[in-house]
Amino acid sequence: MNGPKPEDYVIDVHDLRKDFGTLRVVDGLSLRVARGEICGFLGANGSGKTTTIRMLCGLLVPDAGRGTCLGLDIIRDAPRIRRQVGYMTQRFSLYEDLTVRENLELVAGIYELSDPRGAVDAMLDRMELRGRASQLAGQLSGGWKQRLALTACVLHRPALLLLDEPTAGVDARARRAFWDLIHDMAGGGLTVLVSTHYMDEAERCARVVYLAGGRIVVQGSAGELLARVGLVTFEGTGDGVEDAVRRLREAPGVEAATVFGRALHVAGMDRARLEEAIHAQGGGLAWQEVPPRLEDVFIHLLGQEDG
Ligand SMILES: Nc1ncnc2c1ncn2[C@@H]1O[C@H](COP(=O)(O)OP(=O)(O)OP(=O)(O)O)[C@@H](O)[C@H]1O
Repeated sequence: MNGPKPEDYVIDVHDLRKDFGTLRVVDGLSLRVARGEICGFLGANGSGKTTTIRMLCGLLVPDAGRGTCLGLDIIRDAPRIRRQVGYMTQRFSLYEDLTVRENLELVAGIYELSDPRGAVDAMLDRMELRGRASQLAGQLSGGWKQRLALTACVLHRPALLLLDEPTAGVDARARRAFWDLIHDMAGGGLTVLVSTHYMDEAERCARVVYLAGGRIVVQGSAGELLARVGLVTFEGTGDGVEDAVRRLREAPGVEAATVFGRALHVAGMDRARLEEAIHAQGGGLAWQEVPPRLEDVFIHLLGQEDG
């Protein structure tokens, strides 16, 4: 099978750079996202995710670099891009004192949709919001607010969705429902770039791009990242997990020691030193090697930035 052709890339940008004063926030970032792909954008706080997303949707002008979004030039055609993408910011930006329907009709008006009422009706059904159409937005729970915000940004049927931590602070069930919707829409050809700090969400992306210091340091599917980083992980179970985690955190060769429920995960790059550390700390835990979790990999990558 042939790979995507250049015209199949909904996002195709090269060497993007952005400085704020003396701070280089995005530093030579190149990214291609194919039509219908769900691409996860990960990285520590301040690694440049929001800034990149804002350059992609025509809200910020890069200091250097070039590229296209939806086939439009990110610098020259920024106003057209702004009208054609769906962009959901970290903050709820709708009117709390308007109803769900009023908010959506307002957005439909801004996009000058030819049949605003029809578009809102169709989307209320599609997003299962009809039952809440007359409720004030400010009275919705966090999960429903996110759903309303997502509805508002897909009302004009964009071909590209840029979502900046869309589910921050939302419970697991609402997040799952939100992601089911995203997958549904991607199945219909919508392309999605979504920043997140949640590992379960990263696992639902076809590809994960990990940023540090405004650069992409690693990218691939969750499985590829696990293989590429080459982390070794052991799991200890039994009594004394809390004591063991304290001892192991300080031990040489241990990059991360994390308790997951009643099990202790210890991860590192050097198998021999890791085994030595586990052996040296004694205790009554039963140890076995386990496949690393994506979370282990990201903790490892975050640790590298600190070091
Ligand atoms: N308008 C601005 N003026 C000055 N500095 C800014 C501006 N916008 C962002 N920054 C700085 O740029 C850096 C990158 O910010 P950005 O919001 O892109 O990161 P992020 O990866 O989205 O972080 P988070 O995960 O916390 O949302 C931060 O240090 C931030 O303080």
